[in-house]
Amino acid sequence: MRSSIALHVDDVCTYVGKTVLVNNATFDVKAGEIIGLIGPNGAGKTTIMKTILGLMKFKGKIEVNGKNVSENDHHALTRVGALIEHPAIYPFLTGMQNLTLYAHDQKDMANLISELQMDSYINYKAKGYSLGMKQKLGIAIALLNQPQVVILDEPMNGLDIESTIRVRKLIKRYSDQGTAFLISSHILSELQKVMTRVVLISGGQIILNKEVKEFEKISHQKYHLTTENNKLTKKIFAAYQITFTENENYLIVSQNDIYKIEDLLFNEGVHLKEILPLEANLERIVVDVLEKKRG
Ligand SMILES: Nc1ncnc2c1ncn2[C@@H]1O[C@H](COP(=O)(O)OP(=O)(O)OP(=O)(O)O)[C@@H](O)[C@H]1O
Repeated sequence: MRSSIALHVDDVCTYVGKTVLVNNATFDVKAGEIIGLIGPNGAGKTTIMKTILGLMKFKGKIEVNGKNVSENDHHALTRVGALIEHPAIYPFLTGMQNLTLYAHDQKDMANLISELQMDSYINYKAKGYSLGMKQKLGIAIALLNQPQVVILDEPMNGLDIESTIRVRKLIKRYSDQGTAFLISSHILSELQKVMTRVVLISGGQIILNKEVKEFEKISHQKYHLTTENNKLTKKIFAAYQITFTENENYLIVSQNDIYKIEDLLFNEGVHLKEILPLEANLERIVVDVLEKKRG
């Protein structure tokens, strides 16, 4: 199950009229894999996702767990959760009513509400929600009913840092249970901490498809971290033997400790303001590939 192919995209070309928006896209997403679909604005990320969901005219082959997807046949998509562009939310229903429309299991729904910390507003009408609140509701809808494949288009849009961490943790937990993820972003560092493979797209073409491990073997990535209370953070690090160095307003920590640090600070109630790769090796490689392609 773990290494089985959940989503198979083979030589897919997407059209609008005679214009080709995606050209010969081929990639697989295995069960438990988290693919970061990265590319500049207008690269074709949303188009690929819509195509997989059978919402655009295409040539080639798309399979979910071995079953064919076509524009006219969406049966294969029964266990696919998705958040594309704006979340499909009914504004005059409450968040809870929106979730209830899709949920098969009350407990699963309640868990998602609590894990995404939506309890305080879930019974209000969605029309009053902020961008981040809507986004979290959209993510919850995509994760309902134990999906086998989840497709998220720019899921971190509008989310504050704590919500971003919560969403990343949820993604990690679902993937550990075998859910395959395809997540788009134009911000590489946002997905760097969670994705297992990078698929880079530019001008409608896939120009790189590589496991993140392969990049990390070459680099010993450091992260820079700012919290609302760096003094207390240093005490916590000392107590838990987390190695760090200090630099004016921020602390420098190792990538290997990131998950542990996020958990510790979260548990101790210290708010994280920023956590960013210091030496963005992967980013540098991506920029190089894009520049080479432009010639
Ligand atoms: N329905 C459509 N008709 C014509 N062109 C379209 C259509 N949908 C998308 N495009 C074009 O296809 C290209 C890819 O768009 P797409 O939305 O997939 O990019 P993206 O990578 O998701 O970008 P962003 O990061 O800005 O969201 C763009 O040049 C866009 O203008």
